[in-house]
Amino acid sequence: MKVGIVGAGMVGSSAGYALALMGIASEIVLVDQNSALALAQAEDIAHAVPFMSSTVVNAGGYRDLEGCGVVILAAGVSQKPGETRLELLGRNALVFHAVLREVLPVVPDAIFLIASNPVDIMTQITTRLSGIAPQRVIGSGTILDTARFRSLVGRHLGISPQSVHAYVLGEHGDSEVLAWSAARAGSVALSSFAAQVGSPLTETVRAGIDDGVRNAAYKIIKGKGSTYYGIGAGLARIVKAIGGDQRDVLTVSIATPEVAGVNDVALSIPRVVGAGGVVVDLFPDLEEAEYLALNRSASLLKQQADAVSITGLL
Ligand SMILES: NC(=O)C1=CN([C@@H]2O[C@H](COP(=O)(O)OP(=O)(O)OC[C@H]3O[C@@H](n4cnc5c(N)ncnc54)[C@H](O)[C@@H]3O)[C@@H](O)[C@H]2O)C=CC1
Ligand SMILES: CC(=O)C(=O)O
Repeated sequence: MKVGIVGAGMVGSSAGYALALMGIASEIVLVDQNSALALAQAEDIAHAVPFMSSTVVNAGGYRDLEGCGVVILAAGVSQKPGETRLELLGRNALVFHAVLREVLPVVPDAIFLIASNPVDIMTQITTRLSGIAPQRVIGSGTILDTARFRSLVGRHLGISPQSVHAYVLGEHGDSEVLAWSAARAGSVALSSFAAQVGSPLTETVRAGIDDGVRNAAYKIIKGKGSTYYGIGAGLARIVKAIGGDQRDVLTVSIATPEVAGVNDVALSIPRVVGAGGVVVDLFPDLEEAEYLALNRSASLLKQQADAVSITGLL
């Protein structure tokens, strides 16, 4: 499958690198308003290909996106130390208005995969501006937070993150919800598994993991300016599910008719992802406190998305 990436900065190039190493895309096209950057990133990634795969990697203009099955949107500004994702909204909404005007006429039938923050609201905006079916406008949502959650739980229990089945729901951001009650290790309830291996999940341990997941981006941005390897791999994972029609259960964000009592909101719940984009939505059983937290997260996102007044693309 040919994959386009608009925004060849740290996130876009990391996604391109992951896609090329994993051999998921037959061809990658990187597009950026800084065409010299797109060209340099494409050349650098292409030089990794002979070691791992046969992906063809090029830089190009918007017209070169023709034929893409998936287009990743990673253009825009990223957080400065201490800045929240929501504070990027005004600037990135304008970037998306400009980008979608160019991209949509070239690839009206592609699946759009949104990375730019605040990713849930950018997903809602893209759905509104494009008129494309919500199932085909997918935000990376909490795929990265879920990976962070699984990584920290796995580390605590002394097992691989792939053996931890746990999800982060809601906003990819400060109001996200770690669904502890639905979490499993193997097929065993998390608290039971933890007791059996002698590593109980005390309140203190849970609070430490919650902090590690919720504040990971702030800590990494303080240390090195931005985050990109994790989301690069996450984006490649979503493209793999689409390209291979894998029907993987992933926490991704799409505009959804109703979640936790809130109507028409884009946020993450587990969803089945395949060739058509999101194929099925899954609503996990939650404890009351988790349900209420998801309701608060959904309400916040809805309020922010409804306040965006960009129109006039179509
Ligand atoms: N969804 C997630 O889990 C994550 C999302 N992000 C978000 O991804 C976005 C990109 O982050 P980085 O790659 O670190 O930023 P970056 O600054 O390295 O790259 C952004 C690129 O967008 C390009 N760009 C800006 N306006 C454009 C336009 N109108 N047309 C074409 N290209 C344009 C810039 O030239 C730049 O190369 C940010 O919004 C960031 O917050 C970052 C990490 C994780
Ligand atoms: C920056 C960002 O959204 C993240 O690393 O989670």
